[in-house]
Amino acid sequence: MTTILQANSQNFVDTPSIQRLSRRALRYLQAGFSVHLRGPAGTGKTTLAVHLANLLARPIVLIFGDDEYKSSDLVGNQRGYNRKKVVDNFIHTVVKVEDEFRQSWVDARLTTACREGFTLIYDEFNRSRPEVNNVLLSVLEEKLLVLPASVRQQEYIHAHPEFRAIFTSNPEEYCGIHETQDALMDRLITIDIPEPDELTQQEIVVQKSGLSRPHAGTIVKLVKGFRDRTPTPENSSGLRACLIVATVCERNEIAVDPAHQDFREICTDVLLSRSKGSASQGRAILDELLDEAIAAEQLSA
Ligand SMILES: Nc1ncnc2c1ncn2[C@@H]1O[C@H](COP(=O)(O)OP(=O)(O)OP(=O)(O)O)[C@@H](O)[C@H]1O
Repeated sequence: MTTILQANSQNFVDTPSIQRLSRRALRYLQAGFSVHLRGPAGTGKTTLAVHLANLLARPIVLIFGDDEYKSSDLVGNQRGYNRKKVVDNFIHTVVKVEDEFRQSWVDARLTTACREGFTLIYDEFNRSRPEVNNVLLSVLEEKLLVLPASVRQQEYIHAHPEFRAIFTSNPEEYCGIHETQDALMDRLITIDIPEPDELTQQEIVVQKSGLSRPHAGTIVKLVKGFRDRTPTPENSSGLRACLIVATVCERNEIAVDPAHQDFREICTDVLLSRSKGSASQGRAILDELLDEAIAAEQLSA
């Protein structure tokens, strides 16, 4: 059974830079094309994909790319049995039993979305093997989904005119990621999603953690400063680190105060493991940043 989602955009943070990205993507989707949101981890690709799907005002079907997937996980499969048993006892001394087993076809999520005109979000599609995703080529170009030969009822289905697909992916250097096939990329409009700007990160932190805007701003600046001064992995964003620090402080009622020991410890625990440099170097840089933040606060007081 396919779970159909209905998105709720209430908690979506829509700053000018996100609005610009949404407008770009929506333009292509409304013209009938599928879009591909590509970028480092934690830049908000999945959240934006759900928001776009919500703007299309169609039910959403979500697939997460998986190395173990087979085409049948996207399209569907013969499953289970329809069992029909007829017991004919018309002449009481004779019992005639007819037993028939029949497998029945069960649509998987891609087929459901094509048939019903839903919006398919294929999150991290390049975690699935390229040959598994080949079934998408005719769907995106000819709007035809080819079903396996074993399905007698239909060989293919025409994609519903409102069917759209939104893909997300992490860069290819990521572990567990397959190279994207040119044929598929050629059918998609790829939009690179950069690390959200400071204002966007601050607003997301406020929205998701419940912290005040100035406190969210302090955390975002600190994380950005740390990432700028230490060797951090290129293919990641600082947004998740900001959200973790903010949520931990808010839930434990710890003041977002660079002079406060608990706050300094949380920053150390969350940020040091995210740096590619040595722990001692990371610790020294973080202390420097926290002390700079204290000095700036004293100056503005
Ligand atoms: N516009 C937004 N409004 C509210 N929350 C957001 C927004 N963008 C991102 N977030 C939050 O930031 C976090 C990271 O976002 P998301 O999971 O969408 O990133 P991603 O790029 O898909 O990451 P990954 O590549 O690791 O899957 C999530 O907690 C998400 O709720």
